[in-house]
Amino acid sequence: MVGTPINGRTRLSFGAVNGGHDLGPSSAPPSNAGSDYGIIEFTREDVEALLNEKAKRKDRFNYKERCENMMDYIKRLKVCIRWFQDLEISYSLEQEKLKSSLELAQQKCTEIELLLKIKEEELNSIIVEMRRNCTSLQEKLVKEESEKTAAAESHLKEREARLNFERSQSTLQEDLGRAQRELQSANQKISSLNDMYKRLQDYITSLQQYNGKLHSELSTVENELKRVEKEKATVLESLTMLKGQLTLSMASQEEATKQKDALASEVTSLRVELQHARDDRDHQLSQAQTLTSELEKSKDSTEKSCSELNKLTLRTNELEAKCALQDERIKVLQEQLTTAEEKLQVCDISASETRIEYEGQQKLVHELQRRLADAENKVIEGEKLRKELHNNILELKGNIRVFCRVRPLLPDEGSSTEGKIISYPTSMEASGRGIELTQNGQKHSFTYDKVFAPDASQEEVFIEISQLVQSALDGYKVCIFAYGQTGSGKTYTMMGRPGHPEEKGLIPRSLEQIFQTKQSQQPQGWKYEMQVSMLEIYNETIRDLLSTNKSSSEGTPTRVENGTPGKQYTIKHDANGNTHVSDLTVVDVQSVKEVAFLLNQAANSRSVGKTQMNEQSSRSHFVFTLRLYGVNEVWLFLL
Ligand SMILES: Nc1ncnc2c1ncn2[C@@H]1O[C@H](COP(=O)(O)OP(=O)(O)OP(=O)(O)O)[C@@H](O)[C@H]1O
Repeated sequence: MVGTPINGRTRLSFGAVNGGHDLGPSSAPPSNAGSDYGIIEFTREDVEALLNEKAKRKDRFNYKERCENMMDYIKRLKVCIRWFQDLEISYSLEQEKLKSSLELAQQKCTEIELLLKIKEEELNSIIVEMRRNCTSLQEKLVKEESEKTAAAESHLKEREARLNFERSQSTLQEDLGRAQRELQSANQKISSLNDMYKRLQDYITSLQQYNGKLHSELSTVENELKRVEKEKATVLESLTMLKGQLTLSMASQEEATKQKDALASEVTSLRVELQHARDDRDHQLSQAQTLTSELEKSKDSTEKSCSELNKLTLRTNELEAKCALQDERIKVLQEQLTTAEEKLQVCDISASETRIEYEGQQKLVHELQRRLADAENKVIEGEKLRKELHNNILELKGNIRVFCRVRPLLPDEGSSTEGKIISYPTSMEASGRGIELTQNGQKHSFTYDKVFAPDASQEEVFIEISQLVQSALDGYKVCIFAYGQTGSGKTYTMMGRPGHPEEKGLIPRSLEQIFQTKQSQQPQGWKYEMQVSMLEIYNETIRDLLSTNKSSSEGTPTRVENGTPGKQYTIKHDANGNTHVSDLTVVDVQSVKEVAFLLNQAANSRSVGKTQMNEQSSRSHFVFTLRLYGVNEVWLFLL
């Protein structure tokens, strides 16, 4: 067996070599160390010390002591391996736990992330909604405020207009009052003028009466004059005497005329005055009429202004009501805004809490990942150590080990042993390792790494081999071959008895172990690729047993140069110590079934014939090669 690094190539070969020689004794010690050490803790230094421990050689030829030392060493190694296996189990348990807790945490984290995302989306939608509301509210507010300011401005304008109007109304009222007062004074004047007119008319009437009286007096005077003239005539005679009387009468007449003229002029002046008074009255009346019309106009305009004022007051009241409503609406909107902001704050708080929780979970996940990485590193280290220890044990057991298996007598052989007696030593030292053959009274003793008695089962033989299979999985090259004379049981040991699954041989059992390990190590990141090739060496010639160009006939031993006629197979060794047979058919395999099928195919292709010792003798050397390519992607990632 040759060691190779991890993740490299490894090869497990099984061979069956025909030959007629027995093997000599082996130098490897027995491997039956017990667990006398109980539970002991090892440190890396202890393990290294144990591995580097050199055998104390007081007496080089004291094999017993050396053997005891070796046994003790093996015991300690076994304890160490058991400790290591426990450690490995605990590591893998811890790894499983950590993985499950990591998965849980990751699930939780994902759930929290999802929740957070949903919440964030909800919050974002709420925030967007709120913001939209807020903007619409602010827009509304701005609009309302602008409307309010416009309303206030219009209100102010209306108030100013009202004030102006009130002012103009008061001036108009003042004017009206003044006009009314003037009208009153004009009325008073008119009434006084009327009184004066009446008085003047009375005066005129009295003057006319007086004039009439004067006229009547004048007529009486004239009548008197006539009577006087008659008297003149009568009194002509008494003219002289009456002349004085006449002059007097004339003077009184002149005086009366004068009086009449004065009265006439007075009447004229009175008439002029009356005319003036009439004109004045007309003027006053026209003034009063204009004032009345103005008053009516101003009354109309006052009414109009009053109605406008009423309208404006109504409008103002409406606007004030609207303003009050808008104020209330603004208050409600502000309250809504405050509650929305409070909600937003609560949402922010819950979002920050969730974020803190998420960060905590992430920290936990990181911590778990770190611990997992630590554990995985420990597992890698442990795995390396286990491989080292395993290899050490195998080295201690012997890199080359030879087992002896005695097959039972076959039914057709009866009890004939041709004078040979096989016995097994009973001494502790050689127990299970020694065999004694007595022939013709001569005793021959042989020692092997292990001797399997005829009743040893295939399972028992495989237990010894399984450690080598593990080595192949660990990356070491392993070769197992059966050697013995014809009919000694090589094919039986390697392949088993066809149709008897409980008697299956080392090859199918090894393959089962390999595929089981492949399966069990898959969760730890191990990936194995397997390739199978099978050849037969018959009369120093190689035959490819998996070649599809088969030219050998089954059941008869034939001398065929190789699988394909004319094809020459050559054995090559590369720099890495790998051995290849050129042009050999190599088949990728995924399962035991596939290998079983190929084995069956190979078995049918083999050269088989009858020998004296074996009805179904193989007549050739059969080499089954399994190439394992193991890669741990997790380790590659970690390393
Ligand atoms: N341990 C065993 N128990 C029972 N039967 C056995 C055992 N070993 C061998 N046999 C039987 O002995 C016979 C011969 O064995 P086998 O064919 O394996 O020998 P061989 O070494 O392969 O012979 P050859 O070299 O001629 O091919 C077979 O019938 C096989 O079943």
